[in-house]
Amino acid sequence: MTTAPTPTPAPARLVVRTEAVDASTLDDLLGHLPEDSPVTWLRQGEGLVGWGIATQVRTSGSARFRDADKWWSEVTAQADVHDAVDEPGTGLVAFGSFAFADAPGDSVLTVPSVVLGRRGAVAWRTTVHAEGASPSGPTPMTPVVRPAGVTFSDGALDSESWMGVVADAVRRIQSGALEKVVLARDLVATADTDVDVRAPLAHLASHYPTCWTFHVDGLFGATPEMLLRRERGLVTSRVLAGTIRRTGDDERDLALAATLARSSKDLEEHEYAVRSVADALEPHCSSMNVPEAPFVLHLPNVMHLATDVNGVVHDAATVSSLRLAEALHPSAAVGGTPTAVATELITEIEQMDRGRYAGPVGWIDARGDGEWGIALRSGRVEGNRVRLFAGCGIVGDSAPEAELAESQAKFVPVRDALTRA
Ligand SMILES: C=C(O[C@H]1C=CC=C(C(=O)O)[C@@H]1O)C(=O)O
Repeated sequence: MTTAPTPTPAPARLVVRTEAVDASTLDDLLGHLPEDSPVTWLRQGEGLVGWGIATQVRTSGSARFRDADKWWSEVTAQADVHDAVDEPGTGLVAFGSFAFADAPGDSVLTVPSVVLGRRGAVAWRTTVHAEGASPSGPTPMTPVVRPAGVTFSDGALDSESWMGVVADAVRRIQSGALEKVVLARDLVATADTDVDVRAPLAHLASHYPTCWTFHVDGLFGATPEMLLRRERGLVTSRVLAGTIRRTGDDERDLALAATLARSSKDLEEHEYAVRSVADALEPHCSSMNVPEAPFVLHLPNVMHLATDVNGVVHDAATVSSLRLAEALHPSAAVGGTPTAVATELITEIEQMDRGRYAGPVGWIDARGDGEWGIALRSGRVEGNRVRLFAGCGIVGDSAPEAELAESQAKFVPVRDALTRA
């Protein structure tokens, strides 16, 4: 079933002003974030935070990327932009979060009223308002409230049932129906009062500095996987697939990293993911570099096989980073191989609405450049409830118990962010 796309409203003409600010005043970008519709995209203290809504579009169905991209072209074409900094992320930017599947689920692209950004020694503040309206005044800062009384319960399936689904997938892979499928599960966290997302964001940004800490319209997390970054004609994608849990003992973890780098199950899973990204980028690139062997990416909770694919794009003038994200989505790291068979199987057996989990999340500027991560290891805030998501790549020799343990390790970042200071 596909849902009819929501008609996109005619965008208002926006007045946009970016001014340089002293970078030392923006050491802690999150510390400046009020509670009013916050958005974030942060890594190692740099990136963007924003708040308020200058304009926004919601799209759905199979045309969700195309409709949002068309809307963005209209918004940028009409805008009156005064940009005194002229760096990626300055001037007019929108933050987006897109549904994993054509249906169900909605997607969003939002232009905040205020954006603060930092990139090395350069920092800026952008304000956006509709022509004819006056710029909004300072937004009051309220103290960040940590979630209290958080309890966790099963989401769509309990552990036993989910392992049954994994076993089913393994049988189908062994019968030759497909090569790999990524199966996800959810947990539900319930707090005493509405969750102030700034608290888990601060935890994620400080504990997972090499990941991208994101929040757009209720979906937040720290993702290690960059679907694509496009900047000044160059595109990069960080592909992850193949995972091992960390033990906390550095010597043992190093030995485990070596095991991961030699594991034929994980190398096979990784190869599918790299191939799917390289195949999708190829038509857009005049040259590409796809390393032959992955490296091991160390995160506090898990280690992954990782490959950085780079390319020179030849169609940046006509194809935006959002349309590139559409071309790459869903990669084998969140869908499977072959893509169509795997996504059908997910719909058939996963028994969970992924919503915007595992979809592209990030930002786009007026040139169409931007950064789009994959919304992994994330949570969706709805009042005092948060749905946590994590998924695992299943291949022919995957063991359900091991996949369950892997999914539990992948819940750790958001789980801790909700329960620890
Ligand atoms: C689907 C997720 O992870 C993917 C990304 C990296 C490694 C993966 C794996 O080894 O299974 C998954 O394909 C998730 O974290 O929710």
